[in-house]
Amino acid sequence: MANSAISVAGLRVRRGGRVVVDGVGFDVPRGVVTGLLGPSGCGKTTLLRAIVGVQIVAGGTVTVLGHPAGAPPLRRLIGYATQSPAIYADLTVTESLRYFADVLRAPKSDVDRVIAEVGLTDHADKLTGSLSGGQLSRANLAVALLGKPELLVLDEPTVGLDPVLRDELWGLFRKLAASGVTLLVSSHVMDEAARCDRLLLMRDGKLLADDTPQHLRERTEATDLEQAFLRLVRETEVTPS
Ligand SMILES: Nc1ncnc2c1ncn2[C@@H]1O[C@H](COP(=O)(O)OP(=O)(O)OP(=O)(O)O)[C@@H](O)[C@H]1O
Repeated sequence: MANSAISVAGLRVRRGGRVVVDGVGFDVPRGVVTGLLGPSGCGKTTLLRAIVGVQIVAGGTVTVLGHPAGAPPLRRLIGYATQSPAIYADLTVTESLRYFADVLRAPKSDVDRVIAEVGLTDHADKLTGSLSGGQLSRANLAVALLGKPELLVLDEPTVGLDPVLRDELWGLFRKLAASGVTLLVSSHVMDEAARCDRLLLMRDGKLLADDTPQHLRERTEATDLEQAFLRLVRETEVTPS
């Protein structure tokens, strides 16, 4: 699709001597929230790594905002939050973000903006090492928001957060999408799937579905997305490709 934020075709990745992403292809439209859902170990992080250009791939193509994944112009267009926060425990939230803003050449004024966006203004002067798990994941997300990237790739950003914070973060994702940002968000919690505009469902390195939540429910005649996922799994088991 010419206007896609991300185009993946025939992607294969080997890790630890085995194929962990196996012939995956899809397009991610711009300005919407796409959820990447699937059980632990199915290949979500590996696929996200291929999209941000830090994963050696065995085959296929990954095009991001019109460039091959990993191309230098993409560095300032993509915000990537990894699953394990990569911020320094002995700096405060503000100091950490100032540091990353410098590295990313984002404007200094971004620091206060992103801290407010993730709801950490009251904790801005705390050492990141003394933050709770949920506060730390929000600080990690704040790094990805520096420089106003066009594409946000977020690896399980809500893991370990209580329902209220999860809800607030999804509110932020929706706000960002409404302002034109494209979000690709991974999760292994099916109840988050319903919050996405589109879903990519993965299992064992393969893509089971690329659809809207509503259409997925309709075509599997399922009452919820967890059931839809299970029905898709059974379909693939009955008709092996
Ligand atoms: N550094 C590595 N070396 C070898 N194999 C790896 C490595 N990292 C991941 N794998 C394997 O690749 C497969 C896909 O892992 P990946 O982390 O992409 O899954 P995931 O869906 O993101 O899982 P989770 O939801 O638990 O984060 C798994 O079988 C995993 O064991």
